[in-house]
Amino acid sequence: MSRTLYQKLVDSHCVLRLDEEHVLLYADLHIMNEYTSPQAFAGLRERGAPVRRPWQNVAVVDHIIPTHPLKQRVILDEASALQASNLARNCELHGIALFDTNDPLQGIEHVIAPELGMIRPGMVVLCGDSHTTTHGAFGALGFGIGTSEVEHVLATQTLVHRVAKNMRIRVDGRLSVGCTAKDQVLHIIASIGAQGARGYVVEFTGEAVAALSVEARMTICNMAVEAGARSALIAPDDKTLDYVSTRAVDLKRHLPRAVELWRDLCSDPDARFDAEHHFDASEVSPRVTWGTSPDQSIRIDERVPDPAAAVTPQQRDAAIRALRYIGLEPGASLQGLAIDRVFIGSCTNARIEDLREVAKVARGRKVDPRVRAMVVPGSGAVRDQAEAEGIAAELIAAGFEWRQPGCSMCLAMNDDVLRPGERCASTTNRNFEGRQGRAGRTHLMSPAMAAAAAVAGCITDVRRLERADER
Ligand SMILES: CC(C)[C@H](C(=O)O)[C@@H](O)C(=O)O
Ligand code: SF4
Repeated sequence: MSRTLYQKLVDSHCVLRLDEEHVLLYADLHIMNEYTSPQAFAGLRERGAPVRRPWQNVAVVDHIIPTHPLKQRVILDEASALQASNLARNCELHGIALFDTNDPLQGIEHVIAPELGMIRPGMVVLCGDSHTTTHGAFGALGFGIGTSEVEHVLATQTLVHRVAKNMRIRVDGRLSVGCTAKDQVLHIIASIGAQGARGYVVEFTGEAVAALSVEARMTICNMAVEAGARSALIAPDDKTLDYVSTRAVDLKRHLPRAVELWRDLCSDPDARFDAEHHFDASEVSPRVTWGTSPDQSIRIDERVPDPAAAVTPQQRDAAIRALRYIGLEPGASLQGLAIDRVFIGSCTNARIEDLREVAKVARGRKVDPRVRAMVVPGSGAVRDQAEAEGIAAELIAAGFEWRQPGCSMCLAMNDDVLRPGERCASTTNRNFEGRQGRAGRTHLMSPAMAAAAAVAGCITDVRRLERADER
């Protein structure tokens, strides 16, 4: 029978079919952070259970870590310091590899796992964090799990998985100049809605997806969860195999055989999907969110929608509330809207290609003096590479703060927070009330658009700057 890529991955990892809807799924890799693992380890300790396969687990401190530029980082907040020291103690106790606070390779979990070659096509990857969908960019099935599931995975290296439905999102055509994977995914989420992929594993296909770099594909899969998707997938191709082969150095002599197997990882041509959507990349423009949900975005040349035009009363009320919070009127233009802060970071957009885009815009320009702009690389390796390429120096010369890696103001669990009322151009993935600080106002956009906002002092169309460059 024809199968989708998702079904193939479930089949190849199914330890036991539990009932009509559930399978016990084997996990090739389990990633942990300091935030969602403490209770799981405590539960294990209470039961006197060991970690089943410590070598298939890895941990990193990322959510609560300070990002100030000092080389040695000390976590001052007591509760956060305790989370980090607990993680270190638990990893030591159970023999689990840890990227601790001052490890040169520390970074955001979803950034370091792929860059260190831990993610390979065909894997099942679990992590107590919703953006584990990122790893779908490699044809690996990534699921965010809850703390009780983290405990179950530690004890058994398996997960009770409720089998999801299959959705295919096909994107043909070509992205135009100034438009990126971030704009593409914001466009898709705006169209299908923040719950549009709820209950589904989404496979992205089509020539526009094939044309994306592996890092850009990570941006797409990362944000699939913002449309409610359980997981996301992109079938591996030559680009994926190149990226993984150069990083998964431990595979050594098994690599040729692995590559052969990876090539077969795709949906059968006549596989059945429960839902399908089709997009044309040439219709994508730079996008910015106007509200407090990732599906509330518009093209930069559009006007903020009128809640009165909403389809359902719930949508209307949500739009009214969102506009009140964000401080905008229906019909307003986002272009020219003054901002206080710029945040370039997160597992969505803090890899080297993202920083290159930022540098391209910032080069020869200055951050507007009214704006505080921070660049938080996704990992120590990204930071080092950006320094080696001269990007860091360019950004510093332009007036950006060049910081240490971590989640930072993506969710404001460290000192990097918006003050009440501050408006921020952000390359992150969530814009709900208070996400970047109490009463802070977040506008999600691409790295290039955020860089353009930094130099303009207001939300602007990056293509205008690019056109000015051409003159
Ligand atoms: C803290 C963590 C549980 C959370 C997630 O699951 O995604 C965070 O990473 C986020 O982005 O909101
Ligand atoms: S960078 Fe943001 S989205 Fe990614 S794991 Fe950290 S807090 Fe979550």
